[in-house]
Amino acid sequence: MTIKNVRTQSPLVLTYANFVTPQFVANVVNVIGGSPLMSREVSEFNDLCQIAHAVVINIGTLKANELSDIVTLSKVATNLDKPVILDPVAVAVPFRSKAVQTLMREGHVDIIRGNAAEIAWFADIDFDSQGIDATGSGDVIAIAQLAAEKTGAIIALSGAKDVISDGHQTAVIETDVPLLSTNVGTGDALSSMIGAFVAESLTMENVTYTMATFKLAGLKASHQITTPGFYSMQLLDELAAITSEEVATFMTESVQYL
Ligand SMILES: Nc1ncnc2c1ncn2[C@@H]1O[C@H](COP(=O)(O)OP(=O)(O)O)[C@@H](O)[C@H]1O
Ligand SMILES: Cc1ncsc1CCOP(=O)(O)O
Ligand SMILES: [Mg+2]
Repeated sequence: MTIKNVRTQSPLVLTYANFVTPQFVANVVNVIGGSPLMSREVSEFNDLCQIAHAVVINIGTLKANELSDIVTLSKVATNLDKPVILDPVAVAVPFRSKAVQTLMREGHVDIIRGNAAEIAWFADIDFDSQGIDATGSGDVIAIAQLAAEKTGAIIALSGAKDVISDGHQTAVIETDVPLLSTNVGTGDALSSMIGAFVAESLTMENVTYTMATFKLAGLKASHQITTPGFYSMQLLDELAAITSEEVATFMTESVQYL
């Protein structure tokens, strides 16, 4: 849905957050017009999924004894027809790989948003990474398409080139804003922001729209601020101020459909 609709409907995005970035993630969902809520308590997942419009699972600081909780969360959400977005932080690290394999096998995920290295893991393609960061290079379009085919999920690959693919259709946004990668948590925030935009309908178009909106806000912020600290604040302000018309124009100029 468009920003206008997000602002009128204020969808509730339930995030199983990591303990590093939840404040920034909540603020991004909030300024864009959604309603953020974080929980890691399995006994309230049923109640929370009833009122949530989308559920985001971030494995950034997952512990072994929480794995069954995220599987449960994905199943409860899916049974209630709420879209589930996975942020597979540093998924190539073995504990995380096994956790995500279990989640995909025993639970359900509709959308996967990650950087190129994280998405390459789902495609079974080697891509250099250092922890949370993608450090290598590769054919990100082929990686996103293959990851979508292998997982059946909509893939949102982020980076200098964003690629969104459901395995049939692919959209590319190539707008370089290096400052966007200077803050820890921008990826996490983007994953939860996707939740707000797919609340009404789980489509590749809505995922593409979110990626374009975030990129445009990042681009506008980079015209105002050139240092990382204040940049993250400016990004929040740009997200709060961005209009449907601006996003529509940016999408016409910058989104390429393959
Ligand atoms: N070099 C870059 N140029 C433009 N945008 C970027 C760049 N690196 C990251 N981004 C943007 O930053 C946001 C977070 O993506 P990314 O840094 O890939 O995620 P993560 O923080 O999970 O690694 C996305 O909107 C992505 O498009
Ligand atoms: C540093 C760190 N460690 C575990 S999760 C996390 C944050 C990852 O945030 P992002 O992937 O959005 O940069
Ligand atoms: Mg990340």
